Amino acid sequence: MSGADELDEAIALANSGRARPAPPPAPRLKRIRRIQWSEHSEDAMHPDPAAHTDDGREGAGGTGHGGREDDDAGNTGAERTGRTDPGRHPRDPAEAAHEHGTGGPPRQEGRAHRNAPSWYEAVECAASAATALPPTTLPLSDALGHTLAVPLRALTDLPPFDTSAMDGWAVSGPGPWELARAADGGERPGILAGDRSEPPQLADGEAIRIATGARVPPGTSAVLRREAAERIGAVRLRTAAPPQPGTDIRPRGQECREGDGLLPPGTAVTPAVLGLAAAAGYDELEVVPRPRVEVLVLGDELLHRGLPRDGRIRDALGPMVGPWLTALGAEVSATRLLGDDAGALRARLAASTADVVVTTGGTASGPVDHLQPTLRGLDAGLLVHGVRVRPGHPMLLAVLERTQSRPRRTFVVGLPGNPLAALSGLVTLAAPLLRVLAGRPAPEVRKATLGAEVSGHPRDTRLVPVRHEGWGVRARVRPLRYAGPAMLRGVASCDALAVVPPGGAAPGEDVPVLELPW
Ligand SMILES: Nc1nc2c(c(=O)[nH]1)N[C@H]1C(S)=C(S)[C@@H](COP(=O)(O)OP(=O)(O)OC[C@H]3O[C@@H](n4cnc5c(N)ncnc54)[C@H](O)[C@@H]3O)O[C@H]1N2
Ligand code: MOO
Repeated sequence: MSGADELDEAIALANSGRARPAPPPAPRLKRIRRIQWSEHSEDAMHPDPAAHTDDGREGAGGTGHGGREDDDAGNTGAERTGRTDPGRHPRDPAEAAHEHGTGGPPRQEGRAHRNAPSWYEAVECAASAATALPPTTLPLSDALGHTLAVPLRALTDLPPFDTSAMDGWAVSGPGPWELARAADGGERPGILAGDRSEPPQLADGEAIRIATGARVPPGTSAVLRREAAERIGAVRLRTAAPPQPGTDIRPRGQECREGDGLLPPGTAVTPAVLGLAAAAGYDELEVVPRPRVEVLVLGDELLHRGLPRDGRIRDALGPMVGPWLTALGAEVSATRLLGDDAGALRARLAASTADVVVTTGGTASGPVDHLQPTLRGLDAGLLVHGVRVRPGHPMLLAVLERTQSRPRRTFVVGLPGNPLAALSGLVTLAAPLLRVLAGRPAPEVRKATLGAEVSGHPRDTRLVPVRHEGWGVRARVRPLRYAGPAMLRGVASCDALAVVPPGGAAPGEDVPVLELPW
């Protein structure tokens, strides 16, 4: 069922006074079971130890699909082995990186990574880990960006009275017309929008001046536009084209009747929803609030000002992740820079009362990757660690249970440190989790036609930055260059991520695309 059909159905149900049926239960997934820390293995994060040489490059090259997606851009199998794949002429190292799948034999993978959830399972797992936050009532002025917790029902008819749609004359009968008279015999003053006094009864053959938005007097058969009316002397009016009955009158209840369902629960409160709610008589709305999110940026190598120097780089995730989360519907309370300080990480996680803590970096098992041991030390429930997706496979989802000082559960989303891997973690784990916490339904998955071949990982899904192109009715997307996991140029110009199945996708093939909300 399309989104539009669902909305129609939901509104029809709301109008019928019946409750919306509960959505079908999500399929039970084995991954929603918590991972026992005792069964958790570094293997999940190190899917292919053999493929990493100690200088960080890929292992032996080879033919066919099977290259890594997770190594540094520029190190394609073809470049490293001195081969080029006939029919492929990468334009630059970054494009070559994008074409990773051209080199390397199928690799042995760690058992734990093979057992890691697929990308789709990880999305489902994140969505089924949470339930909507408790609703709250907010004044209209504070409700933007939250989600309707209950159907928006009209508190009044709209329009609330028969309304003139034009500036001109309220007329009764086919015309010509006499101008309505005041008690003193002069022309009666016209009716303005917002006039508090009841408009006078119009007799057959009478006309009275009226403004757009004014209440139409009883007895009016039509509104004659000012530009179509011709005065005959001081007291009469005629027209060359007599209006049909009802012309330019907006009848009471034309848009809705009091009690009609206007929008279903789960609707995001946009500026237009605020306008509709105000028109329909609301001063406040019952909403599911935006989930409160705290961002913790990990890594001693990060500089926050100036040029990269002395082996250190600028923090690219601190400036991005908060705004990305805001665009995904979160209320970001703070972005904190913690370095690689295990004690500070533990203290922040233990003290946080946010609905979600999003960390960047430190998801793997390097010497200063403190996230896993810290979560373990805090007795967090581990829901996902390792997903069969490239980039971003070390992403993590955990939950810290309620305590005396923590009124609700806090979810922890661990984004890998490479920027594109972090985006992958955001769309895979953070976005579905935030949607469910915010009381929003699953988005409609759209497909688009690939404008070029995208090589695949042998077993994992790839998320590939793409840009929509052309004006055709069919959505068509072009894979972007500079899309290596550690790169930002492709991400900065993409408007969606293509979900490329294991094995890759050919030009002209339709693949699901995740539209990005920025
Ligand atoms: N032995 C293995 N090592 C790694 C594997 C593996 O399978 N075996 N996977 C690699 C992949 S893929 C990724 S992704 C990273 C994930 O590691 P972490 O999440 O622990 O991230 P870090 O090690 O902290 O950083 C990775 C990379 O990203 C840079 N980074 C981190 N934070 C930022 C930031 N805020 N702004 C810009 N860049 C950032 C960091 O300097 C590193 O270069 O693990 C690989 N290793
Ligand atoms: O390539 Mo890593 O998978 O950047 O996440």
